Amino acid sequence: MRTEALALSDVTIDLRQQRILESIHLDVEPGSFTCLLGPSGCGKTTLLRAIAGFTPLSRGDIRLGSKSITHLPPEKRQTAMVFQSYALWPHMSVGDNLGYPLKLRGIPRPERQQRVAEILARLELSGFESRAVTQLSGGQRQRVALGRALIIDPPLLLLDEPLSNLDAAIRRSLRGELRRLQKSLGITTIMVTHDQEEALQMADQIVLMRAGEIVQIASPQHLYQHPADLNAARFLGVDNTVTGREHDPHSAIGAAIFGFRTRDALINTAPNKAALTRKGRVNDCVYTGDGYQVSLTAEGEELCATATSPIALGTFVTLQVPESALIPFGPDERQLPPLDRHEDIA
Ligand SMILES: Nc1ncnc2c1ncn2[C@@H]1O[C@H](COP(=O)(O)OP(=O)(O)OP(=O)(O)O)[C@@H](O)[C@H]1O
Repeated sequence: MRTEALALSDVTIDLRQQRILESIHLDVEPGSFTCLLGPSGCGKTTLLRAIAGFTPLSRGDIRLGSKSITHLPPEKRQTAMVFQSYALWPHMSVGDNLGYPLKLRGIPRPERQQRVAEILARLELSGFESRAVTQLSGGQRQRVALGRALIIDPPLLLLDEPLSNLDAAIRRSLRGELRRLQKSLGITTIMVTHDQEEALQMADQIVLMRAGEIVQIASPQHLYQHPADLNAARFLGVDNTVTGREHDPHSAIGAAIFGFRTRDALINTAPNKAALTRKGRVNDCVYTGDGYQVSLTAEGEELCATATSPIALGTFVTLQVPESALIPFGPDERQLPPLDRHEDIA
């Protein structure tokens, strides 16, 4: 399998006189898995289509390995794309669907058969060759679609929400399968998703997008712990914000706002001087399976926390969030650098 780096510089796209993507710069390491993540309409699919060659650039350059592919038509880029809707040919068998791209390239039947058998084995679909695609489950169809993309040995695999049509259990198992396959082939892969959990589980690097621009490029761990701004944090499940007060942790560096996740905010735990602490009255308490989610009003702010046992409405409680789970933001709603980097900005 060939594998190539991808580099986008100043990629800008206007469609119908509207700016859809603004000056996108992105480097993708050979053999890595990159997720384009962001809310609906932020331009993820447009960016993927631009890389595949279906949407022309208004400005900028796309390089695959050492070559610019900006002006190449899709079929000359040799990238392979898999869509949300499997786009298989319903009148063909699994084997014929897989072999079709090879047939188009004039590869003789014996070699085609061998490569189809190899890819079926990789996808754990051996024995399905003559099955009609209409007799496959959604997950199996998507594996065939993936196989059909990979059979031409492309240097770059582009995936447009490939798992979003599948039900939750299949989606979870296919995530792992797809990632293992990608790693074993070492193919440079870019996947569009609006599902943060999917991106966090699968990606080497996540490109967080908003309104046609890149907000942040980071590893899953970094993005989760250090989202660039409050809006990015909210997209990554930071569902609480409080105004910073004088004696809060991080206050020395001037945090105007703290963000934290409900699961990190605990009710009535042993006092911890290093934690952010708020006191308030319980408005609601619901069972979540893992415990109880408690809503409270604390010093005029609505907050959500976790408790191990039910708490009666109206009870006065103490909420604590350990310092390690706090995300500090400045007055401009941009994240303040992590504590271990304060000396860098002093
Ligand atoms: N052919 C087109 N002509 C004009 N505008 C378009 C065209 N295609 C997409 N857009 C607009 O570009 C913006 C980005 O669309 P795009 O499909 O890339 O977003 P997305 O992040 O992939 O969204 P989703 O997750 O909903 O698929 C949207 O505002 C969309 O309406």
